[in-house]
Amino acid sequence: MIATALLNVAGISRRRAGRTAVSDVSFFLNRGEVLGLLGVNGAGKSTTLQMLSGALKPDTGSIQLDGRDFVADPRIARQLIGWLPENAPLWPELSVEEHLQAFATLRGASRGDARAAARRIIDRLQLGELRRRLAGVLSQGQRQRLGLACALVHEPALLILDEPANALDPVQVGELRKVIRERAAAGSAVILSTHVLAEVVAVCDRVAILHDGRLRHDAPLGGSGGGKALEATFFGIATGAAA
Ligand SMILES: Nc1ncnc2c1ncn2[C@@H]1O[C@H](COP(=O)(O)OP(=O)(O)OP(=O)(O)O)[C@@H](O)[C@H]1O
Repeated sequence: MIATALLNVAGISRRRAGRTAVSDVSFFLNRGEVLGLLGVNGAGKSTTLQMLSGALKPDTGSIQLDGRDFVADPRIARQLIGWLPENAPLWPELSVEEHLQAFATLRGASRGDARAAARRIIDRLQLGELRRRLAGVLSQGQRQRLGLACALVHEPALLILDEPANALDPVQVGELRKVIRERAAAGSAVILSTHVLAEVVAVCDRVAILHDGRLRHDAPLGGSGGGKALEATFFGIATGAAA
């Protein structure tokens, strides 16, 4: 275990519907680091992210965030974590701006600070034109951008993104990459779950691969040898060739 890491995950496991979804997963994440999380469908990525975001409790194992026991005190998640889940749940009758103010308030900001935080993230993610639009009438990609803004509004120490490029156009994918690198440069740690290997190569420092709920690979991207080598590692694990 690295004492200075922002996130220390030690042996977390979780069963779902009577089957093991995640088994004995351990890793750490430093401030300023972007970790790509890969795995085939059903590998356990979302279950892992749900445990790291505080939405789901591990059956066993521990999670320490900024030196604090996150499983025993899930309020830590509210302050320190920004989470974009798959299909971010939004309130159809609230506007983009109202969403962002509500999320900032939920994270502990005063009314004035929440308004300022909402304005900042609207500017940064170029959501100005959509500011007063209700979430219920947004396009899929616009909903995804709002979900990302909600995860970022309180400038979290740990940003967890589950398939963030879903439904985004190529311009917005480029913007997303910039925002991820900006957060890392500002000292946040980022976990990015994706099916797109090119996304990992473009923005991540490290890559972890889950298979059958187990962590089968965790290495710096440079050490993984870039795109071609990452592809070989991924397919080796996914097809059982690397067992
Ligand atoms: N709500 C749930 N209830 C019961 N089982 C679940 C639930 N969610 C996931 N599972 C099971 O847990 C295992 C891991 O699923 P998980 O969604 O974590 O995988 P994933 O790697 O995110 O997959 P995908 O790439 O398809 O999103 C699978 O066997 C899945 O069927």
